[in-house]
Amino acid sequence: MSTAPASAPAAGTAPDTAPVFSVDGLWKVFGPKAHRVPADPELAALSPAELRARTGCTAAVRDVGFEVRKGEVFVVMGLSGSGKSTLVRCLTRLIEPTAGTIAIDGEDVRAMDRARLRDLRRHRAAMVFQHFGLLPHRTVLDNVAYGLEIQRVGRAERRARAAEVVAKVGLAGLERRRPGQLSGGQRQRVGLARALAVDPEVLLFDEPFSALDPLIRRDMQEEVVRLHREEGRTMVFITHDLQEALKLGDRIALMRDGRVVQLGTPEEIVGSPVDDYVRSFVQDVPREQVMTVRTAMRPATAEEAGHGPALRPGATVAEAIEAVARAGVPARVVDAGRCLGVVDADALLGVVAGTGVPSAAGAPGPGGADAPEGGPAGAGTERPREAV
Ligand SMILES: Nc1ncnc2c1ncn2[C@@H]1O[C@H](COP(=O)(O)OP(=O)(O)OP(=O)(O)O)[C@@H](O)[C@H]1O
Repeated sequence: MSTAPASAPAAGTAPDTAPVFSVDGLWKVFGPKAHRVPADPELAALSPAELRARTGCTAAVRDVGFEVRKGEVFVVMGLSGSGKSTLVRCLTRLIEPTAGTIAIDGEDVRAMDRARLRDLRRHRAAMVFQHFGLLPHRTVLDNVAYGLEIQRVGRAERRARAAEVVAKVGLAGLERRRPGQLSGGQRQRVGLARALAVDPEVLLFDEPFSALDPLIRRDMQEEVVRLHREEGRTMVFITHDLQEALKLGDRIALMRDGRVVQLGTPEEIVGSPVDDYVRSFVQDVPREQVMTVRTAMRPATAEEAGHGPALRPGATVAEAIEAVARAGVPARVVDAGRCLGVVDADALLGVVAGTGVPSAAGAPGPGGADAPEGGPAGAGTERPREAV
């Protein structure tokens, strides 16, 4: 997400860090003799309906592979029944996978014994559920401290740590309330604080905000963006909401019938859908708010490289349209003082219309060699999620 440094890799390439989770050839089949399904190519190739008719089995996750990189927000998105929850529960074996490999920091999750699994779920990959299961007779502070209590952290230390996290999620002053005295959004924050208190390496969110009304939901999304920006914690986030996925995700795995049909950045999914299913999924997304100027960029002429408004490479097409409309000349895309290329009105319109950019889309131009940055913008490469 937005912790990317100024020299962030181009859209589509994952940051060059070690994976936290590595998943390969993962299957989860529910039903009788589930193991034979991944093992038998003929059964494995059946459609969900055929498989059910032939075997009575449901393949909730089918031959899925991906990596979750350290510090990224990895979103698992798909319609109801596509396999999102099953997939994420398999990561910590809350659901036992049928076949495939899962590693966390290189350690084989499927080989873990009970004690190691407990440690995994408590310390390394904590789950934040939609219904947080807060303890009604405990105060906010004690609910947040609960996870630490299970870990046998001493009372003084856990209360101090809980108070710190309660403040971090914006609940300072409400420590002594009980869950029944809180709004839905505040309860959600207590649940989030409880997961954060144990300081896990990865937070796994299972549709945590889907029951909230839209305004509170947006608040909570911004809370997650803020927490991520401040802490850089790795997050896996399940949602069926495309807007939420685009807003929060560094990368999105789009699931259909147990398979990951496309895995990519929001820009890749919106800009280059792999098939008609993905295309129809994203067709109503305002492209200019997701696509960045990299998509519309062409080489700058020597003259263009020297003047015009400056934009950072992560600026959205919407921002570029405003800059170009104000200035009346193409805008320069500038990174660390270097002009990478320019975007003009035609190219920006092409992105909005979805007709593509006729010339040199995304190609850094030769005219961009070391031209000085003279414009007012250019700071940072954050993609403004708020715009989505
Ligand atoms: N315990 C189970 N036994 C049999 N089938 C199951 C079981 N759990 C899930 N399934 C099936 O597996 C498929 C994937 O379910 P899953 O809950 O992972 O989907 P999801 O994308 O998370 O859906 P939702 O958004 O509705 O939660 C569905 O067809 C579901 O009916």
